[in-house]
Amino acid sequence: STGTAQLAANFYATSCPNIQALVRGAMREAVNRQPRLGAAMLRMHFHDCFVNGCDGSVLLDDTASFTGEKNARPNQNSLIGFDVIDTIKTRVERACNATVSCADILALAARDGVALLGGPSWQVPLGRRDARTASQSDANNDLPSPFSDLPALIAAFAAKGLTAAEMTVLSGGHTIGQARCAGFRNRIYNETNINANFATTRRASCPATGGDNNLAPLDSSPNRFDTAYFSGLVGQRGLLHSDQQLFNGGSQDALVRTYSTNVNTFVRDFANAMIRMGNISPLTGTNGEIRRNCRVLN
Ligand code: HEM
Ligand SMILES: [Ca+2]
Repeated sequence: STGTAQLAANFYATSCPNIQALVRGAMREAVNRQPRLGAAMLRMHFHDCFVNGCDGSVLLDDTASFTGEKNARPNQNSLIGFDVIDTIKTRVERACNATVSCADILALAARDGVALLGGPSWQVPLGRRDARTASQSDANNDLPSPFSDLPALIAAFAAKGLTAAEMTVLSGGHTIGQARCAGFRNRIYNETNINANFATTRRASCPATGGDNNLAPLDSSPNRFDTAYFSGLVGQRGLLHSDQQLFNGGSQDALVRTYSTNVNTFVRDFANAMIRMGNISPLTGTNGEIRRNCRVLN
């Protein structure tokens, strides 16, 4: 069961006063080495929160006797950067052992990844604890599919207590990072609500057969947290089917247009929605545990 305690930005103020600087320093190194790692931490936090709450479940490795979420359909051969969390956790354990949860580290790393790529920053409410369980089937069921239409996307977020508008602004996370050919092949070969030049360009690195793991940027500036994702949607240059669903004559069109030309509105709404997403069913109080190694249960 989940506790009733609230998350609080100052949760580690006395128990681990350097936590913010430790995460930020390690994230700066990671993003300098490979900018995509900022995007990777954002996505990993989303995939953590949507599967039974923000509880570090996505970080657990599969073993002979334990099936976690890493090999669920949306995650396998797709999530990257688990080593970044390992590096941060090692440093944090050295500074304040058995104190800071993996779920909180991931929430901070996601925030810092966004900020380091030019996006907003925000105060991350803290005090999540780590799950003693994980569920591959819940990951398969609860994470939205890139082949979904707008009603299914809205429903997937509603199931987590998030509005359609929050779904749309959080999809703006696709202003950073990359996607694999297999996730957008059908769109670039068979869909009609797509800019013709964009489709041609994307087909060059995503053949009709083969090349499933070839990568393409989710917007025109994948290392920059900007409004290009939304202006791309307005120009029918959404990469995923699910992306273009946000601007296809439906209920989210007006909001997409607003974000496409108003970076301040986008980053403000994005930060607020990240706090809401980060608050999905946290374990608090004495529930769960503070995992010593984010990959394994204590
Ligand atoms: C609305 C429903 C969503 C769907 C269907 C979706 C789907 C996807 C897919 C298919 C990919 C590419 C994965 C691959 O090819 O390996 C991806 C990447 C990504 N997603 Fe989403 N996503 C959604 C929402 C979100 C949200 C809410 C966030 C964060 C707030 C997010 C952040 C990211 C990021 C940053 C990447 C790039 C990761 C990287 O480069 O490693 N996505 N998403
Ligand atoms: Ca961008």
